[in-house]
Amino acid sequence: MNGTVTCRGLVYIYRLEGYDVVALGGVDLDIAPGESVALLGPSGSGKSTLLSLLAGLIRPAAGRATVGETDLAKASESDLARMRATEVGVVLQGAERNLLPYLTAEQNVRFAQRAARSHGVADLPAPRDVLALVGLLGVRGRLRQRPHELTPGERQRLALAVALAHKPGLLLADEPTSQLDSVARDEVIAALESVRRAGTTVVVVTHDPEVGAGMGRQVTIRDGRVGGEGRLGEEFAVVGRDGSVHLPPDVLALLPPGTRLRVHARPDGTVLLAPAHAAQPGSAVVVADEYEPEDGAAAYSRRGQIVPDYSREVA
Ligand SMILES: Nc1ncnc2c1ncn2[C@@H]1O[C@H](COP(=O)(O)OP(=O)(O)OP(=O)(O)O)[C@@H](O)[C@H]1O
Repeated sequence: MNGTVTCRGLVYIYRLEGYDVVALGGVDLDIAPGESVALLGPSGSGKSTLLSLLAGLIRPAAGRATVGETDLAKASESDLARMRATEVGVVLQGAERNLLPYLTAEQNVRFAQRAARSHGVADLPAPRDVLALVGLLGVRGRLRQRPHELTPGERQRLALAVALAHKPGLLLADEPTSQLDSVARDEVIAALESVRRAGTTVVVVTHDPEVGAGMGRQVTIRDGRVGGEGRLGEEFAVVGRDGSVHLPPDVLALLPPGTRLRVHARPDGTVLLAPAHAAQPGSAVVVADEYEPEDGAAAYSRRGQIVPDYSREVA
């Protein structure tokens, strides 16, 4: 088990006839072993592409990405096959795509262990233990049933069990709760939390804010880059390697694309973004960090808030 993920300036381009689509335009991301991370963001922002890269299913066009010890740009095809068989578990979107329909639940997990065995992994978990981890053991004889006999939520948890059959350090799941009702979704969230507690790093692509909230970190992908990050209920913008920052939508409404900004680093560690056209007392400014003036004047207050600019008065 390792489960570390490192991305530096990661780029991916879909080459189509006549034109290219830059799906990832420089992703910088570090994920530590045992973390659970939700990849959120608008449709088409690059979440699934990032997941496919981490799974070694496609290759970076530029930049670096490592999963555990494997350098995804440099690894051979057989290195990537070994990584998937031993270190990474992948759940594709749509539970059925991960399952063999003619095998029972237990047989599906057992079958999934073959690849790891052929790569020399000896200490594989008992299929029943894997099914217990995702909450499928002891549910009305589910072990002997085939995928179509399970409920949609159970089928999705079986897909998780299949991905976990070789006890990978990293679990990658694409939309594991799509088309589930809220009860089944909560069971999947609970299963993912059990997996994380058992020591596996969990990375989930999701549109569902409830799933996002169930993960320790929420990383928002926008336009093929990391646009922001949530931790412990607080939202942060993330500075890119080129110095760019995705402004949150409420700030962007005040500072539309093309706005000229004066950027001032302040001695107290805060940063002031003042629009060139409106840097007068009483105009809008963005305060990037907490600042309470010593004289107690209500000026730059809580993190990320847009407040009136009293800077001249304070000065
Ligand atoms: N096979 C493909 N061929 C060409 N372009 C693709 C392909 N897959 C994705 N893209 C494009 O790459 C960009 C990123 O797509 P991706 O599927 O990674 O986004 P996403 O955030 O996962 O979207 P969604 O939430 O809708 O699944 C989009 O512009 C998409 O149209």
